[in-house]
Amino acid sequence: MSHHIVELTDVTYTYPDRTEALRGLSVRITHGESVAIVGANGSGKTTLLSHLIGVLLPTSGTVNIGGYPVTKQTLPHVRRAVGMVFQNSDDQLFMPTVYDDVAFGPLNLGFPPAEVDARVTAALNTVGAWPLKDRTPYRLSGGQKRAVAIAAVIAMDPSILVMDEPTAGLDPLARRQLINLLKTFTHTKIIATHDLDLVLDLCPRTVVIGAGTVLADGPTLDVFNNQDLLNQAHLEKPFRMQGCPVCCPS
Ligand SMILES: Nc1ncnc2c1ncn2[C@@H]1O[C@H](COP(=O)(O)OP(=O)(O)OP(=O)(O)O)[C@@H](O)[C@H]1O
Repeated sequence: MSHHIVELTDVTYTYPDRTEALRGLSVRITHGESVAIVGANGSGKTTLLSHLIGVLLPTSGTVNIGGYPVTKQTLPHVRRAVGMVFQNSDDQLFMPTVYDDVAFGPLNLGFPPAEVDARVTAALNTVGAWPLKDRTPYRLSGGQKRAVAIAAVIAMDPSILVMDEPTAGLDPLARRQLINLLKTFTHTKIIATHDLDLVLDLCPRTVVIGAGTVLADGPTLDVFNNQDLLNQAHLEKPFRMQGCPVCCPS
């Protein structure tokens, strides 16, 4: 059996309108890795993430999570193993209170009330959102919503955390707090983002995708030092690697 917790092999996905979003894409991820998925708008990042939670099934090729192929039959297993934090937290939070939102997943998994309560308390404390437990999610700030969405996911104790643009719309302080929080998580992390400074902080490995295929897959620093590759993928070197225009002009 493969030791990879996530294995996409030659995955092709064509939307019903015939847009070919993924074209023969293969990626293997080992337990505990933090991997960034980067690429231009429309390169296929969200389509790829949707395959990891079984929202989309490949047109051809295979997706394996924890050794199981993702199919309609294995979806309950896949949804326990993979926690997805969506780009827009409003897509994820829909209950009257923060507490109820975080309890929703564990209740659905069938845990007894005491276990649900313990999970909600632990998850909200982990993200620093316990004081918000009685608030209405849709009235929270963007940073607070993102923290609650993450709590809702970790309350289900997934082994894999998948995130789509986790820092989008956050102010610098909220962004820094989120990065510091994610650094403490030992889950396997797969993060699709345009925030390459976040990638430098969190992901030793980066997969670059373009037009639905893997353009590069390797150590993050190697990827970010390859200017031709960055140009090809419409990416800009992270701010911290650009050098100071005053003392290091090109
Ligand atoms: N529901 C859909 N129906 C048809 N085509 C779609 C659909 N969703 C996405 N696409 C197309 O699939 C391709 C990949 O889109 P995807 O959203 O996966 O890219 P992305 O890398 O996540 O982009 P972004 O960085 O802008 O979020 C694009 O050509 C897009 O227009």
